Amino acid sequence: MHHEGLTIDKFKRKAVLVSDAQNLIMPHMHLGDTEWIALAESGGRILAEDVIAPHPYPHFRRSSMDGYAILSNDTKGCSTDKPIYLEVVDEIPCGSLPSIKLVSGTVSRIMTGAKVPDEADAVIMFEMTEPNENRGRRYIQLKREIKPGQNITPVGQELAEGEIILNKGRKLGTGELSVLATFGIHKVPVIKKPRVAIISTGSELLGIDEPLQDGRIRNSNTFMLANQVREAGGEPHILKMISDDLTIAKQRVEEALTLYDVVITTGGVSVGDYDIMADLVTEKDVEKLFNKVTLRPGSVTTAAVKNGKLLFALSGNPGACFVGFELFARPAIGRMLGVTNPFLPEYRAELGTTYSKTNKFTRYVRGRQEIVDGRVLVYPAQLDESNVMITIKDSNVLIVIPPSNESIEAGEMVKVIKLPS
Ligand SMILES: Nc1nc2c(c(=O)[nH]1)N[C@H]1C(S)=C(S)[C@@H](COP(=O)(O)OP(=O)(O)OC[C@H]3O[C@@H](n4cnc5c(N)ncnc54)[C@H](O)[C@@H]3O)O[C@H]1N2
Ligand code: MOO
Ligand SMILES: [Mg+2]
Repeated sequence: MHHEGLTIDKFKRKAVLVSDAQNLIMPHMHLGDTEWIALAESGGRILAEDVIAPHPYPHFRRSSMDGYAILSNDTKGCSTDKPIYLEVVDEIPCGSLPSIKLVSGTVSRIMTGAKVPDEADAVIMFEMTEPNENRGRRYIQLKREIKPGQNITPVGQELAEGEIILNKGRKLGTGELSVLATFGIHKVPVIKKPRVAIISTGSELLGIDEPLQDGRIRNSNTFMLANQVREAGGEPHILKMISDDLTIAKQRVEEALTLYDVVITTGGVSVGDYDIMADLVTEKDVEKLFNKVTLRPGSVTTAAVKNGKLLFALSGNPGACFVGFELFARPAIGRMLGVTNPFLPEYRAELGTTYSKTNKFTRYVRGRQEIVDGRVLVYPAQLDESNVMITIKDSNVLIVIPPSNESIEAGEMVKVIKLPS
């Protein structure tokens, strides 16, 4: 149904800059609660607390070679012409402790990773020694001087006790999991994943398991968004699609806002007769943050707050929906997770081919970054219209083209936003 009285605001929109729109959203995003999960499950999650080293690492002096623990002083003046003989008095496999106190002239056979006897100040590799036996006693022959400290990993070489291992807000990846395991942090405090409801709107939408019908298309945005939510660290909840009916949409969106932390809708935000989301955010119990951004694709991207919860009403056009999520919903989810920097990385790269489309708004053009002869080149997608879906899969960057009425030549430097891979 077309709601005549509510559509007026749709046409009188005040466009805000992307950065201003982001700044309007961020104060409404609150840090989620902490939960403790098993280390093995924590990959990709965001640390909720600083983690302090409960002990130095390593916590004992250990050998970095298979060989002999020695008193380096014994090797003074030793050379090819003046070899020395040292008696092997102990064997220290990895995981065992030294059992005999070394005195001058004695050594312990020791394996990589085993605890070095306190008296020893160096380890010499097997390969530098010659075994020798005399009257049932074992000796090694050595032909060079050994410096103190050789092949011994000192206590706390990697970290001292009490040092911060990882700061809160850190995303847990390969290296982080390894260090947490080393320190016995088997339960990890992480921020709960924000629960994000996804609702696609549009009477033209078919379910992905439905046969094609003339004039109708399958709902792809829901599945694109669900994966974007997952990549951003959120928990996607796919809700039933809504046809273009304001009353139903209002009821479903309101319900979703009570049940989930964030609601993302797609479609119906422009000025069309059935663009219900545009009307919904003008209702008096909803605080509209913005409904136009100086951005393409996605100029009609809209955000609103109801009872402290964020509603992202993204465009239905797949390209605009994709960009709208990355620019606005991703950092918002990141802020709820306490991610140190929730924005995608930005840098400059060389434009690979001339870009000649002009616009009064900044364009976020999907494109492909390639390293060619050590140079970082970015190529805009051939098809980058807002309604094009097919090139999203081939893009790993957004190329930022500022408002201009001139083309940007190949070879010029442009701002690039790295898309998650
Ligand atoms: N008179 C004007 N018309 C339009 C304007 C304008 O300024 N004046 N802006 C255009 C721009 S730019 C965009 S972007 C779109 C935005 O449209 P909406 O956000 O209202 O989205 P819909 O109208 O619902 O759908 C647009 C397009 O996307 C398809 N769609 C919708 N949902 C999905 C989905 N879940 N999966 C796949 N595809 C979807 C839909 O079928 C339409 O083709 O408005 C322009 N018009
Ligand atoms: O809002 Mo549209 O995506 O600018 O093309
Ligand atoms: Mg529309």
